Amino acid sequence: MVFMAVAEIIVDVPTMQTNRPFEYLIPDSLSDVVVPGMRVEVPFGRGKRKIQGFVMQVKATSDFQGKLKPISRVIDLKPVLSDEMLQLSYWLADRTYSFQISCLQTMLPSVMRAKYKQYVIPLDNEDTEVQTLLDGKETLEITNQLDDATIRLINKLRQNNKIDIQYVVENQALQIKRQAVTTNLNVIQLHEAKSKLRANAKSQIKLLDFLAHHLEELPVELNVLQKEFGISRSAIKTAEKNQLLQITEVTKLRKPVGIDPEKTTKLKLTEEQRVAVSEISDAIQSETPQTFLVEGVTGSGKTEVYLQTIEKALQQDKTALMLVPEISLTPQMVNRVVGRFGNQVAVLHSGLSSGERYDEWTRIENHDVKVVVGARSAVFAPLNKIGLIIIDEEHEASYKQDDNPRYNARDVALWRAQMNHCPVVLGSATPSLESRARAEKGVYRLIRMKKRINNQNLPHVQIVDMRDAENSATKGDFSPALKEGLQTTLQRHEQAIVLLNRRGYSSFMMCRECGFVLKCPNCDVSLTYHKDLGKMKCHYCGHEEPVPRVCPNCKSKKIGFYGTGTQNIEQQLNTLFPEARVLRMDVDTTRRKGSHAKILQKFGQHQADILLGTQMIAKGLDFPDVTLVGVINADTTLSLADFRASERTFQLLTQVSGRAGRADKTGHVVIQTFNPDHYAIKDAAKQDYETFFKQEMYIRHQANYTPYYFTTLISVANKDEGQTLKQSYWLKKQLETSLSKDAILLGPSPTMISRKQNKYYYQIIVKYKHEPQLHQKLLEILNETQADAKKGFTIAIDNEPQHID
Ligand SMILES: Nc1ncnc2c1ncn2[C@@H]1O[C@H](COP(=O)(O)OP(=O)(O)OP(=O)(O)O)[C@@H](O)[C@H]1O
Ligand SMILES: [Zn+2]
Ligand SMILES: [Zn+2]
Repeated sequence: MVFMAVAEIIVDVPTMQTNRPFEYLIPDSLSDVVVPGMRVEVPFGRGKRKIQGFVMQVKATSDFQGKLKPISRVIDLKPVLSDEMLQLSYWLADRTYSFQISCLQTMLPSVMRAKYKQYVIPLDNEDTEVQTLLDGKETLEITNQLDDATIRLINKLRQNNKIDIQYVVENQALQIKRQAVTTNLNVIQLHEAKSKLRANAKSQIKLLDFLAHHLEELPVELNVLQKEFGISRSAIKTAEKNQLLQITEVTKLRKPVGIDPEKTTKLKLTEEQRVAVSEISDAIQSETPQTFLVEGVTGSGKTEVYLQTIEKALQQDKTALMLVPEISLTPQMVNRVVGRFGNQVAVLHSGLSSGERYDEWTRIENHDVKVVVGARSAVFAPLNKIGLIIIDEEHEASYKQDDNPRYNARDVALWRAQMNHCPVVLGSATPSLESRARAEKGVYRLIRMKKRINNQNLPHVQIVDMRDAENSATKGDFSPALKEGLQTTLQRHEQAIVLLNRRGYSSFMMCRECGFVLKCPNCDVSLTYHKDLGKMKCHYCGHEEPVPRVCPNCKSKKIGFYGTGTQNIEQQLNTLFPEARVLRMDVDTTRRKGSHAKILQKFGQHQADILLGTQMIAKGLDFPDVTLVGVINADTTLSLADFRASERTFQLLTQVSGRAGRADKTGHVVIQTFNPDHYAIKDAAKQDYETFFKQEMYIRHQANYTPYYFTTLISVANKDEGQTLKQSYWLKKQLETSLSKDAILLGPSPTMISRKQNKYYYQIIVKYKHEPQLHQKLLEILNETQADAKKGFTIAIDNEPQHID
């Protein structure tokens, strides 16, 4: 019998026609090398074109009648995606209307899509075959020059754990050689050396202490020692002279060294926490893929519930995945997890360079870590045997990716939980309506935590009506009530958080004579003033121009800034309270890597009295000295052109109010608004989620919105506005023929920003309850419009969109 192994491969040609596996022959020379999850190079189409592909499956025979082409070569010598991930890609592509290849790529760290080299790293230097392979060298670069026999040998040795394969990114800082410090001494010797020093040799003592505490992380880069730990170069030189340490060169860093968080131990649980931990633990133990919705008021101690259930999973010899919104990936949150589980934790956040990210990914893949904490894309972490998945602040829109593939990490988590037979915990003080409604129906198990830790009261909230004359905007943005509150807080040496609720723009220019607004010539959005650049800038395409002195439209000099920016509020604060130390946190002050964390750290150490910021300061922060929260303009989110406007407003106000009075001092909140009677504002003031939920559900029911209806958003983009409209109407007609009478079709309408980067955008919204044809129809439409993509058309389908604008 002729053995003719065949591989099913998803090729890297993102079109509708190629969105299915293609069969290729596995040449004899690669017969036991090619396995699912590996990337290979294959010939594609006519001509000599070679492209990348993912091996999805390997089988013994093929039904294909024609002649199959053989795989040209393997790109990876070990699978980069597990079977679980390969399966996930089918589901994900289907659910998000994306090409499967995009889904597969999304699951890998970006580095693996960039240029990199692969090296053989010997694990067993005694092995004769390893010695032959390396031929006296330290490592062997894997290139496409290697013959098949060598590739097979490499593969065999890898499977027997004699060697490993490492990816090294080209053009990464990682490869730059850096000076680093290490030592031959052990802890005891370091302590002995320290005891021999004179008491005034402070910097030497500090250095030896550092070494003793960080032995496992050595070598540590010289400049990290200097910058992060304040150890001088001369101290290092002296110690080197005395042979207490050695200076070496490192090419690749181990885990990025930070200041070690303090080790924490289990807290004694409150009764509400105990119930939550016990229910979730039972599900972990019994491997039940149950979803829990932990609805706990702000400051009820949800984090401790997460930590103790993670511990439970680890005790069961399983792993745990914890997702948090990117913006909450502050040292505070990370420290809480790392403080409890130490180096068993990998952290994936955008602050890492792509190389560091890859390192963390590798640690997960090698089973060096048991807990992964990360933002949205961490949901694809290559963890094995997951025992628990946690999604903190589950209501956050940022769990949904805005670009292709438009996935919601919450849905992916639920899918993985089914595969891994493990529970999912969704936690929030303000759950999304969708999740809370599912709990109502019994699909999710609802666990409520109604009390704050130590039975601390929820903060007292005062709503200030900005329509009253005494609060008139002519007197500035601070009402007498808020000014008074700030005054008292400062006198008591406590801290305040001031929220400026913005829609994304800071200050734009408007002519008070003719109403002209300065806009981007490409994008149809207002240009924003950037003080540091002294220029007007577009937030979409980056276009910039000088600040106009006269109105380009009517030549009047009465053109000026409109809308309040954080810088403006900061100036007002400085004038009102000259003695107060104000920290400002917005896009401008957090542009540099790590600055976000630094500002919070400073505020946490009470080196400032007032933290002023945009939405990014609203959630997750836990500072015991904060007793006042002020909201300058509660209404901005309320006027969003989005059916979730009330929900977003309620969430924002409840979350930010929840920052006040979390420890032993009582909190106070001042909310300034032009809509003091709106239920979203009134319920937020009482931190009353349940009442808000009932009211909002009623309104959603009346208006046929989520969670009573499913929503799909289809947008059409083209450089020619007329064509965009034509295409949109064609699309609508197509949909109409396949939908039942119960479905609701809205649009086509221009999006809020109808022109971005010289393209026009129109959208159609489908609201429906049960439309078995819709999915297939949308796939067909995608298929048909594919050909038009070349003419500049693009169609995007967003299942359950988080923003409609
Ligand atoms: N059992 C406990 N005993 C003592 N202190 C606790 C306990 N559980 C939690 N805490 C403390 O209570 C504070 C609030 O807890 P945590 O930050 O987890 O609240 P949360 O529910 O996540 O709130 P939010 O939704 O506002 O972020 C923290 O400082 C935490 O250390
Ligand atoms: Zn622009
Ligand atoms: Zn004008």
